[in-house]
Amino acid sequence: MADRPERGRSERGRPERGRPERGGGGGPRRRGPRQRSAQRPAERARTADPARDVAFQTLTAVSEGAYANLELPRQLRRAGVSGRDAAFATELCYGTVRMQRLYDAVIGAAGNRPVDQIDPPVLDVLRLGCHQLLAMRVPDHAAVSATVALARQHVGAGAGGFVNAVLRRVSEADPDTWTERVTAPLTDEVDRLALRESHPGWIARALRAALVGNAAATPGTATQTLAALLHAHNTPGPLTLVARPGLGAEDELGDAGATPATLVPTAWTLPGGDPGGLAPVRDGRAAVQDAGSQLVALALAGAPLDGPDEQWLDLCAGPGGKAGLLAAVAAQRGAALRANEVTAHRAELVRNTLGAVLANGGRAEVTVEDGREVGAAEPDRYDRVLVDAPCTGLGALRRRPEARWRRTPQDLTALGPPQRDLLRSALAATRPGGVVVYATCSPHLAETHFVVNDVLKKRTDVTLEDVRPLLLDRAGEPLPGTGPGPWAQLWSHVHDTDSMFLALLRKH
Ligand SMILES: C[S@@+](CC[C@H](N)C(=O)[O-])C[C@H]1O[C@@H](n2cnc3c(N)ncnc32)[C@H](O)[C@@H]1O
Repeated sequence: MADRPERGRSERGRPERGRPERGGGGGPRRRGPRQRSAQRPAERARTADPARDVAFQTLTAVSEGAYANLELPRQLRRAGVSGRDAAFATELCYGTVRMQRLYDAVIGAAGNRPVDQIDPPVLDVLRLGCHQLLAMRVPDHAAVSATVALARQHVGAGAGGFVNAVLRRVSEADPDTWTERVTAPLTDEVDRLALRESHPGWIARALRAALVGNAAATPGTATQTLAALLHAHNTPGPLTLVARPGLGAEDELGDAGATPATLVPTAWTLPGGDPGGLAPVRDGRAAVQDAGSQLVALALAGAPLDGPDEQWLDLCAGPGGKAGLLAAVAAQRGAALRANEVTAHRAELVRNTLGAVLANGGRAEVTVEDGREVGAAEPDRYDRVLVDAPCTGLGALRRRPEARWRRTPQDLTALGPPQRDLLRSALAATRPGGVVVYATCSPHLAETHFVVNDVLKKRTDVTLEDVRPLLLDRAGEPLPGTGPGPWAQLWSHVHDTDSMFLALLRKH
C-alpha cells in the first residue's frame, strides 16, 4: 500500500495536490516546514511497494518509447494495483513525466552533477522521488525511504545510497525555493517560465506566439497568460465523456454519477472511477472524449447548408472519436458518413467506434486510403467534410504527458505539406455549396493560420466563414474566448479542453 494521507486532507498546510491555483503558473506546490525521517537505514523497506513499482516500470517503458496512457494501465493490471493505489501510481507517473525538466534541474543541483552523468534508471527513480517530495502530499520520510527501496530493488545498494543522499538534500528546501534556485540563472523570462512549468523552451515560445496571434493575449500580457496555459498542461483535466446522440446513453450516464457538462451539449463529466466499466462506454453509445473534440464535430454538423445534406466525410478519422459523434448526428438526419483513415490498424479502431451507430440503423463506412487522393478520386461529392489533420498535438499536452519531450520543431516541417495537401483534397471532394472544417489539436500558428491561409491563397472558389457562431454550449450560447474570428481557437486554461483550432471553409 502506498503511503499517503487521507484524501482531501492537506499535509502541513499544503494545498490539495493536482488542483493548483489557476493562472498562478507557480510550478510545484508551496509547503510548510520539512519533516525529517526518523528511520534508520536498516529499518527501511528493501523492496518497493507495488504502486511505486508500477510508476517506475511505466517510466522505464516511456523512456524506451512507450506511451504513458497505454503503458500505465498495462502495468497496473500486471501488478494487480487498483483503487486508491492506482490513483497514486497514476499521479506519480504522469506528474513525474510532465515535470521531468524541472526535476532534472533540481536533481542536478542537489546531486552536484549534471543529470546526463546519472544512469537512466537511477535518474528515473530520483525523478519519482522529486515528484513525491515537491508536488505530492507524501511525508518526506516516506517519500525518501520508499524511493530508496525502489533504487535498491531495481538498481542496487550503491544506487540506494546515492538516491538517499540526493533526495535528502531535495527535502531540505521547499518547492518554491528549489524553483527559484534553478530558474535564477536564466535571464530570459520565457525560458524561466518554461523551466518552472517544465516545458521545452521552443514549445513555450511557440505557444506564446499562438496566444498573441489569436488575440488571447497582448504582447504585454502574453507571458502571464502563457504561465496560465503551461500550468494547465501540468494539471489533470476533467474526465469528459460524449453521449453519442440518439443512442440513449444519457440516463445511464446520469445514474452512474456523471453530470451534463455546460460547455457542450453532448458532453458529460465523470467525477472519477473507471469509465470503461460503464455499460454505455462498453457498447459504444458513449466514450471518453475531450469536450473540444466534441465541439469540432458539432460545428461541422451545425454549419448551415443549402441543397442536399446526405454525404459526410471524415478524411482523417483514426482512431474515430469525432467520427463516432458525426456518425450519430448524421444518422439522426438520415445522412451517411464515410470515415477514412490511412493506417489500417487505426481504421480498425474507427470500425469499432462506429459499431453502436451501425447497430442502431445508422449508415457509415470505413475506408483505408490516403486522404490526399480522395479529392481527385471523388470530386465534388460530399456535403460536409472534416479534416482533423495529423499535427504535433501541442494543444493536448495535459492528456499526453510525454508528448512535450518527444516533439521537435522538425515535426512542424514534416507535417506542413500533408496538412496542406489534405485540406486541398478535402476541398476538391466537397460539392459546390458544401463545407469543410479544418481542425488541429494544436494551436501552433504553422499548423493552423498558415495552413489555411496558404491553401486559400489565389483561390476564388472558397471562402473562410466565421466558425464561432457554431460553437454553442449546452444552453445554446456561443462560447466566449475563442478569438476574433473567422476561425476559432480553444484554450486549455480558458475552456478546460484541449487547445483545439478549427476553421470553416465553404466551396462555391
Ligand atoms: C488527429 S488524428 C485524427 C483524430 C480523429 N479525428 C479522432 O477524433 O479520433 C489524425 C489522423 O490522420 C491520419 N492520417 C495521417 N495522414 C493521413 C492521410 N494522408 N490520409 C488519411 N489519414 C491520415 C493519422 O493516421 C491519424 O489517425
